[in-house]
Amino acid sequence: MRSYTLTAPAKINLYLEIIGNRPDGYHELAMILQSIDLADQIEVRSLSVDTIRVHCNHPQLPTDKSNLAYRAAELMTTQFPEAFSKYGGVEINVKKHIPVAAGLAGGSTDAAAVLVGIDLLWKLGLTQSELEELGATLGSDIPFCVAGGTAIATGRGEQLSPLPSLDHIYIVLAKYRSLEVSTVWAYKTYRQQFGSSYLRDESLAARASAVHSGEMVKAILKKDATEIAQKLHNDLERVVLPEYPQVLQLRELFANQQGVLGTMMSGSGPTVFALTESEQQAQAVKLKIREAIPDEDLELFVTRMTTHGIIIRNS
Ligand SMILES: C[C@@](CO)(OP(=O)(O)O)[C@H](O)COP(=O)(O)OP(=O)(O)OC[C@H]1O[C@@H](n2ccc(N)nc2=O)[C@H](O)[C@@H]1O
Ligand SMILES: Nc1ncnc2c1ncn2[C@@H]1O[C@H](COP(=O)(O)OP(=O)(O)O)[C@@H](O)[C@H]1O
Repeated sequence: MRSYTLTAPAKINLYLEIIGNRPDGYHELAMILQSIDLADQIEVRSLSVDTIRVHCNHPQLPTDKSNLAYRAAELMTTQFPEAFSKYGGVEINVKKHIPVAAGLAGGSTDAAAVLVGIDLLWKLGLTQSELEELGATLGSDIPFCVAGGTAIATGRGEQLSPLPSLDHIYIVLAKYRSLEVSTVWAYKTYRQQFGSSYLRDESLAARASAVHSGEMVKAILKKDATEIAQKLHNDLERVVLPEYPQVLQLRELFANQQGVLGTMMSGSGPTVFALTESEQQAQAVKLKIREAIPDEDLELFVTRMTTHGIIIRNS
């Protein structure tokens, strides 16, 4: 096969708890991650020359080594040099639909799709856990993007335990185009402001977390949308909301809409999402938000939870 087209879904964080600092500078997390139907499209194609080329329809995104899709391809060339010399280089086309630097793992899911695509192009036959392990070397959220669905993520976010999939809950997403929040800044600021309140004893910390995220797990096992919405949690809101009043405003606006079961910022933001029972309710909420904020800089999407990670569309 000379080319593959893949669908790469975004994620939201239904739960994000920061347990403590890690010696490697990262943070120990307890998260529940959820794939959503909003997705980028990635095409990977064999090249006759030994090079990596990335094309992207998003004018602000680089196509060099700083693009995560490029870095994923480069990782494959260093991990599998024999296949690289046998099959040649790779051309990657990234069609962005997921807002950039939004807390929706857009770059991570593109990278996951490139790993899956090159595995197919080069007939490597890697298992899902091998692909997840490769992904973890590039970014903490990439293993989840490979797996998709609904999962508990611990460690720095790369250790996954799958949960029964959800797909019946609708979502409204809101993000200001011009607003970006740096993930590094969010974690660093959290550490500076709340670091001293971390639980010191690691086993205690793990137990305390299990109690809190456990409530969300119970709600997910029941597939109860109302209960899931009540248990939404994100520690990073504690630093992002006070610094970004527009995000706080969206959060409050969503909370006051009829039909909204619950609302939360996703990841390090600035996207805010709201959960609803039906598509009709989600569309009505989107309309109300648009009426309240006619600013074209505000992007609004209606989407839903989905059960899958990377999908291979054609070859
Ligand atoms: C906040 C979250 C929540 O899902 O998502 P996004 O908002 O990026 O979507 C993730 O933890 C982001 O994951 P990802 O974007 O893959 O992070 P990485 O590339 O591994 O790390 C970027 C930076 O975030 C910080 N970081 C990340 C993960 C972690 N457990 N502790 C950290 O302190 C570190 O400063 C690191 O240098
Ligand atoms: N393929 C890509 N898609 C989106 N962002 C990318 C990509 N490659 C690199 N980036 C960079 O990664 C950073 C984080 O973007 P993104 O992955 O969309 O957000 P987040 O980590 O908040 O979920 C941005 O600064 C962006 O420039």
